[in-house]
This record gives sequence, C-alpha cells and structure tokens, in this order.
Amino acid sequence: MRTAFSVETVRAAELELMARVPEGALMQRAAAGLAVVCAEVLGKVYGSRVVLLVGSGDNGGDALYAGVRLARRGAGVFAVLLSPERVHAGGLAAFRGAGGRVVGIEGAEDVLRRADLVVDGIVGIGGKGGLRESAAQLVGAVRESGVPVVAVDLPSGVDADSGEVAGEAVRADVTVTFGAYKPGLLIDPGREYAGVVRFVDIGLGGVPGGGDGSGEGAVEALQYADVASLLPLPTGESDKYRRGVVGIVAGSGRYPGAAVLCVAGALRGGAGAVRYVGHAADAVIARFPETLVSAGPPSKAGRVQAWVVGPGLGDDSERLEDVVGADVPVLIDADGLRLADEAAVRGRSAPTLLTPHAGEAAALLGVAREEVERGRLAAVRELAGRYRATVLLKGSTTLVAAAGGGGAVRVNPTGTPWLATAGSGDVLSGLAGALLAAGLGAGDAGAVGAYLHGLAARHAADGAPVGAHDVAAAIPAAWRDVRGD
Ligand SMILES: NC(=O)C1=CN([C@@H]2O[C@H](COP(=O)(O)OP(=O)(O)OC[C@H]3O[C@@H](n4cnc5c(N)ncnc54)[C@H](O)[C@@H]3O)[C@@H](O)[C@H]2O)[C@@H](O)CC1
Ligand SMILES: [K+]
Repeated sequence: MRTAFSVETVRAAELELMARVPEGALMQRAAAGLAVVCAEVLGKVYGSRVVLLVGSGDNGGDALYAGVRLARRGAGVFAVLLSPERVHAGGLAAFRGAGGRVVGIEGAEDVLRRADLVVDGIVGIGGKGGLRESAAQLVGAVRESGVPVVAVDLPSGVDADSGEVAGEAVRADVTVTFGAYKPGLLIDPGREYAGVVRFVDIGLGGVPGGGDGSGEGAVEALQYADVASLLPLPTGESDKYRRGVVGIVAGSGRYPGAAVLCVAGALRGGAGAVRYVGHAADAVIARFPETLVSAGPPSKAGRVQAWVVGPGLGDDSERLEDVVGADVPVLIDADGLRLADEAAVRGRSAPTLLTPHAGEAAALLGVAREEVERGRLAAVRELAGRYRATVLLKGSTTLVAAAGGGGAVRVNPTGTPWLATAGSGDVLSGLAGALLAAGLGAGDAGAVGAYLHGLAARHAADGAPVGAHDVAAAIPAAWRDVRGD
C-alpha cells in the first residue's frame, strides 16, 4: 500500500522525530536525497548550471542545502530569492560558502535562459492558498524557459492535502518528497503537476507518531500485492453461488451496447454466473451465451449476490427501484445515478457503491463539473457522506471514499488516458459488480475493480487507441499480471 498523510500528520511526526535527532539533521537528510535526484536528472553535475527558486521557509532551506552539494561537485548554482529578508539563514550562509551565487527576482529570467535545471523550493507543505503574485510570475518564467524542473517536497502551488491548484503552479518533471507521500501528489490535478515522484526517507517510519507506528493515511493507493491478496479465487469447493452471482440491470432499446459491455466486465470479474435483466437480452446472448437472461422485474430473476444497475438504462426507474430495494450489495452507475432517490439509497440495509464520473458527481452535488474536477477529494467525500454509500469517482485519478465519507480515500494508480473512451465505465461497473458478488466489501470492490480496469486498458492499448470491448477482453491479462503468473 502506498499511503499519503495529511500535512497535520506529517508535521506532528516531524516534531516528534526532531526532538530525538540533532538540530538540522532532517533538513540535511532531505537535501542529500534531493541533491542525488538532481544529479541524476542532470546526468553530469560538473560544469552544469542550476537555478534554485528559494522561498521564505524550510522548503527553500532544502533547496539551498542541495545547492551546496551540487556546487561542491562543480555545478554553477544560482539562487533566486523570493523574499531575501526571510530566507533560511543557515542555508543561505552555507550556500554562499560553497560558492553559490545569489540573484534577485529581477535577475531570474537571465539565469533561467542558460540553466540546465531548476529546483523549485518556493513553498512546500507550509503553502497556503494560491501562489503569491511574485512567485506566480517566477513560475510563469520557468515554464517559458522550458528548463527541466525538480520540485522540492511538492510542486509549489499544489495543495498538499487535496491536490487542488488555485491559479499558477510549478509543473515538475520530478518531485522529490520527504518522509511521507502527500495526498496532493497522488490526486489530480496535483499529481499531473508532480511528474515522477521520488521518495526520500528521512526517518519518519510509518509516520503517525514518527516512529515505526503506522496508521491510517488520508489517501491510500493499492499496489500489486494488495490487489493480489484481495482477488477472489475459486477453490475446490466452489460452485457458481459460492463464487457469486452478479445481476446486471442495464441497456435499453436505445443503448443495448451498454448491457453487453457491462456483462463483458462482469464475466471477467470472477463471478460464478451473470444474470442479465432488461431490454437488451438478445444482444447480450448473441455475444455472451453463458449469460442467464430474463425480462421481468429484477426481484423475480432468481438468486444474486450483488446487483449492478444503470449503464444505458434510460428511464427504467421501475427496475432501478426494485434493485435499490434489494437486500444485497448494489452498484449504481450512469442513468441509475440520475434516477436513484437519495433517501432510498441512504436507507438501504446492504452496502451501496456509486460510480459517477465528474459530470455525474457534479449533477448529484448540484455544482459545476469543473468544481468536482478541481476538488476531487472533497467531492468524493461529500457524496459518500450525503448518500451514506461508498463512492467511486471516476477520472484521471479515480478515487474511492468509504460510506459516510470519513477514513482513508483510495486512489487508483493504474489509470490511463486511453480509458477515456465510450463504454469503458460500463465495463468497470460490471467488473466491480462481479467483485461485490464474490464477497469483497464495497470499498475493496471499487478499488480492485478500478485497478484491474486501468491495468487492462494499459494492456489493451499498449500505446494505441482502444475501444471499451478491448478493455474488457484484456481484464484476464491484468488479472494474471497482478497474480504474477
Ligand atoms: N519540518 C521538517 O522537519 C522538515 C521540513 N522540510 C521541508 O520544509 C518544508 C516545510 O517548511 P515550512 O514549514 O517552513 O513551510 P514552507 O517552506 O513550505 O512554506 C512556508 C513559507 O512559504 C510562504 N508561503 C506560504 N504560502 C505561500 C504562497 N501561497 N505563495 C508564496 N509563498 C507562500 C510563507 O510565507 C512561509 O514563509 C517541507 O515542505 C520540506 O520541504 C524538510 O527539510 C524535511 C524536514
Ligand atoms: K516546492
């Protein structure tokens, strides 16, 4: 599990650790790790030209001490000081001592023109609100220069706790983060600004408390091993009911394809059987003859262990209400989200998983789509609280919040822009629904489903465009990949 901790938690852990180590030790650890990555990016340090952007806090201090190390290895290092009167004093003295040169903000463009690398130490976890005017202008000049950027701890202008970006922010090629991942490095838009994230251990351990104690993070990303341990695998005792039967209520005369794609995802999700209820039975059977189809109300379709309702459903609110009233886990997607009654969802006794994209989430919250995209973490928590349901917010970084909205939010690390294709959400809902039917909790079903779905898209695309049916067909490859077969 890759766990990211809030600024508050990281600060508390740092304080605790600082009391046990010599003064300045943590900053030296950070600067040493930062200098190593800068050297890697430069390739050859001797004779290179490095520009440090130095803000008024310890983030700027890290940059200055890394500059010291690079200067000692023969780099020409220039520090642009944003507020010379409040710069990290020890760092500046050491920097000058190592032959580093200081320039004012007005000299920045000149040194940037001849730079091989920019080190962004404007602001780290102490940042508040959007970048101030002078910092924002400097960031604009860096972008114009096209020089590669290594960000210190996190790209300046990205909110550490949420990944939100208000106005200008540094676009880094590499971000070197210290002690713990920050949520803003894993969630878009922040994640995109961070580039490749490199972790430097400064001794914070599992973080809460700063020792070896580990605790719940603010944001967690499942890794291969976590997913492998959650995959439902059949045993010698398995029959279709033990493996889980998933019911799909999707598709309509107008959108039969949504039903086919949803069933395709479900069949590859490990369910023992897939029941289909709706108007697209002919299309489903033609493609997947193993599907059990019926045309009546879902509650009369026979036993299922979980339902998926919504993809391409049109206005069939009768079937939707029938499913929402069922006493088994239910995944609600697409048209189902539009039709579902908030109070009815809140009142369900079995788990509910909602899977909106940003536009659908915005409609449910009554805000503009851009607001959800800007503040994905807040939006997913808000929805999960309002509906008392687990919510999977789809997008470039898919998030899963537990029912109620509290606790750690899962972020999916396998997403790819190739997934932005019609019908790929239908595949995901079938896949996650099958995992629900197999017995995974709603949060695990959502997170594992998103993980496999992203990986499947990568397998299918392999650098070229794909359709949603290709993604469904590649789910077994993703599954084998995770199991290490
Ligand atoms: N506390 C520790 O133990 C360690 C801290 N480290 C570094 O210290 C950083 C945190 O240092 P600080 O707490 O001094 O905070 P920062 O250096 O992140 O930022 C605080 C400074 O930035 C200015 N600032 C705040 N918001 C701004 C904005 N929107 N635009 C422009 N300027 C803004 C403030 O005036 C303040 O002086 C970490 O991100 C990390 O880089 C590392 O050295 C590792 C150890
Ligand atoms: K920074």
